[in-house]
Amino acid sequence: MIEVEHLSKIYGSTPAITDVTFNVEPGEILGFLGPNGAGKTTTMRILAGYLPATKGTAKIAGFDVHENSLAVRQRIGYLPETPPLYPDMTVEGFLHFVARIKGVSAGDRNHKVTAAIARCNLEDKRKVLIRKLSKGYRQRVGIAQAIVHDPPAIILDEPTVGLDPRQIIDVRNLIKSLAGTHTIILSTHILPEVSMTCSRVAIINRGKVVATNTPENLMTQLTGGSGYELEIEGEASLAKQVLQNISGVSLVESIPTSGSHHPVSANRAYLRVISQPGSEPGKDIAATIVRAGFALYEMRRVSATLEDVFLQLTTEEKNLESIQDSAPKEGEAA
Ligand SMILES: Nc1ncnc2c1ncn2[C@@H]1O[C@H](COP(=O)(O)OP(=O)(O)OP(=O)(O)O)[C@@H](O)[C@H]1O
Repeated sequence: MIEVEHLSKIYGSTPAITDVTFNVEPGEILGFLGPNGAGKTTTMRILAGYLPATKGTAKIAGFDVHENSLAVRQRIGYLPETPPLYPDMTVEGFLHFVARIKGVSAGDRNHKVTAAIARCNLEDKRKVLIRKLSKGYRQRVGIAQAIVHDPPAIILDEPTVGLDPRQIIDVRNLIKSLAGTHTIILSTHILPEVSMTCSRVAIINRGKVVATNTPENLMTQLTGGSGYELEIEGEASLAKQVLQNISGVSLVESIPTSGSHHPVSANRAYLRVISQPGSEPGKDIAATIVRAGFALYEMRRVSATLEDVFLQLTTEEKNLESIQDSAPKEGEAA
């Protein structure tokens, strides 16, 4: 449904994205995950036909975004980071207006606007001026304007930024309810958003896609699915240096103690160690930490999280070819 091949964009002399390639299958929600400045908005704007690429192609439902921009705009709904709302219109008036400029026929408009309002739970706000709405409701109106012409593909750029926790849950549920009947790309820098909402994830870092897979496969293939949590006595930064040098260890991070189940004890450090795929460095971790003079109070195996994967991919230079496009097929073991 969405095919992106070797897409690059250079602003002046600054490359924003380089050789970005990925596909989104019909009915799927793809999370486009990356830190600030990674190139998410640039990619989304190219896909929505708002920005020309420097190189490469992108197609929506078989139409090239550059060569057939009109056909593409009819087939996508786009929610930019800041939704383009008219504050002095009512919710209903605005959606009628958008439906008209998206080419929905006069006879179909009432029905499509009513359907978008129902889908986004906006019935109570139908006649309310947009400027009187809360941020969460405005975001729903932003999503309603993206889906009012019932496009097969939807592009959402950071749809939950600035919302409170209740509104975030509502908007995520709304997005999930659109999957199946729509193909969705959701750009975000928020990890839990991806694991809660998306069936597949493309991770972008410094303008390049560094991994594409299901969240589960990314965790398994990059980390072997395992890690260790350690409670030690001593300086965390020194322990991290020692652990990082052990063969088979790919990531060492401190576990924040405030708000977690770890009690804060004087001179205690809590660390998380993630192993490379297929390696079992547990014995070496215990021996090395004790040999280096730290007291080891606890060591236990834990599963790797998507956050571990993200940190590995966005903080280290690695050869990641082995995990690209290597999702096990349906029915295969991960
Ligand atoms: N109009 C522009 N002119 C020059 N450079 C730009 C322009 N827009 C973006 N950039 C640069 O391109 C790179 C990618 O930016 P982009 O906004 O696509 O990233 P992003 O992943 O969406 O980040 P954020 O989450 O912070 O919005 C950044 O280095 C940014 O500074």
